[in-house]
Amino acid sequence: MIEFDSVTKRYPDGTVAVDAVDMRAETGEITVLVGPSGCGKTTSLRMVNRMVEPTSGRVLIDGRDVADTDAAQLRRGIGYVIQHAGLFPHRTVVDNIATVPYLLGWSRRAARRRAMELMERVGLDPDLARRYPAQLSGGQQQRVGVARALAADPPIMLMDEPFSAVDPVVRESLQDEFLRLQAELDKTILFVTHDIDEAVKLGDKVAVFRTGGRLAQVSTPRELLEHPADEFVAGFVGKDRGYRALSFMPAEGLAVDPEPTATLGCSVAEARAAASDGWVLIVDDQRRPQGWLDVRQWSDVGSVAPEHLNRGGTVASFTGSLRGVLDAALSSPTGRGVLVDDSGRLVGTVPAAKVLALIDGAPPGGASANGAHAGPQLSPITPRSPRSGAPTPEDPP
Ligand SMILES: Nc1ncnc2c1ncn2[C@@H]1O[C@H](COP(=O)(O)OP(=O)(O)OP(=O)(O)O)[C@@H](O)[C@H]1O
Repeated sequence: MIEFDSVTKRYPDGTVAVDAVDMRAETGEITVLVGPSGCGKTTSLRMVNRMVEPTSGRVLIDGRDVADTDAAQLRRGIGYVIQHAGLFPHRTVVDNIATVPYLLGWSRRAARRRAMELMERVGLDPDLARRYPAQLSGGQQQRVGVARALAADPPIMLMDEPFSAVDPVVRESLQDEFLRLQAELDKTILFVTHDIDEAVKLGDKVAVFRTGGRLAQVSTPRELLEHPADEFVAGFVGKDRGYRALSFMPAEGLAVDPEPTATLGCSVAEARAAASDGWVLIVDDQRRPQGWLDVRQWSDVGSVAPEHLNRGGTVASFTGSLRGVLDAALSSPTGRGVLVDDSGRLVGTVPAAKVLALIDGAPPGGASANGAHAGPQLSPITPRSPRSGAPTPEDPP
């Protein structure tokens, strides 16, 4: 565990970068420091590995003041990843990754073997090992940065805007891989970002800093979105936080409506008989949704073929979040979001209105204060735990 005990940093010019911060980062968790530019996130991070010394207060790792540990020794137990990866330009990828093992006196062979293992772990093609950083894409460079920080298997990782310099698509895949990696490695991670979406996606806990280096709130992402401590936090997490909070509510708690279906290849007459409001959901012989059929538009074709289907709209996973369900419902031509189980088979549908009612109304687990929306029973989603197959209306438990 990393603990900040009333930590203040005043730079020589008088700037108070961090002001009396008390905070804990639990072992094996990702704690994200987020806040507007200049609020003291980087300074806080650097006080953990003694690149910056506090003016007052203490930073403790597992109960021990970092000031009592030799700085070089301390840093060997702490991986450090920064924006633009901070790679050595004149060293190859494999030698960059092996930096700390070399410093620790590992043999060249053992260090390189470790580096090659890590390349695989972070999703880098081994053929890139002999390249120089300038010969890699931004996303590849960031992966090398992460691999380098992991090389000596440090229990702690400090990550300062590690994914900020890449485009949003690459960024998203780096975040996903990072979460997968952390599920295996269980490091204690302090992660700095200015992006609240990244913070709520990655953090087990999120620490929101305000200008002047003061801590505004530390809590789980869900708590932060649903119960911001004050106006500053509310403003920072954004007005659409109700919508964002859906990402942390499981779809599994939602009452799903059975949806009439017809099977691909059946006659249009059969499909029409099944349709409720001019539309019928077409499934394959495994009951996997294929698209919606507008029976009025295709009344004179013989049998239902893929080219007759409206394939617009996403399909939501029943083991995913309510945000996925809302996306599916809002993008469906019928306004009903299609839910599938882990094998892609139909569970049922949910109208957008049912999900939208949860945003302003019902808090998780019950009705709203004014009783206007009787929400379904919801419990916190556990985003990174393995999920079992879900029961379906057609296939009750
Ligand atoms: N070496 C320094 N000397 C004087 N002031 C500094 C120094 N380093 C940082 N600061 C100031 O301390 C404050 C906090 O800076 P810090 O880099 O910790 O913030 P940050 O939240 O990480 O910002 P950003 O997101 O812009 O990187 C800022 O006002 C900054 O200008």
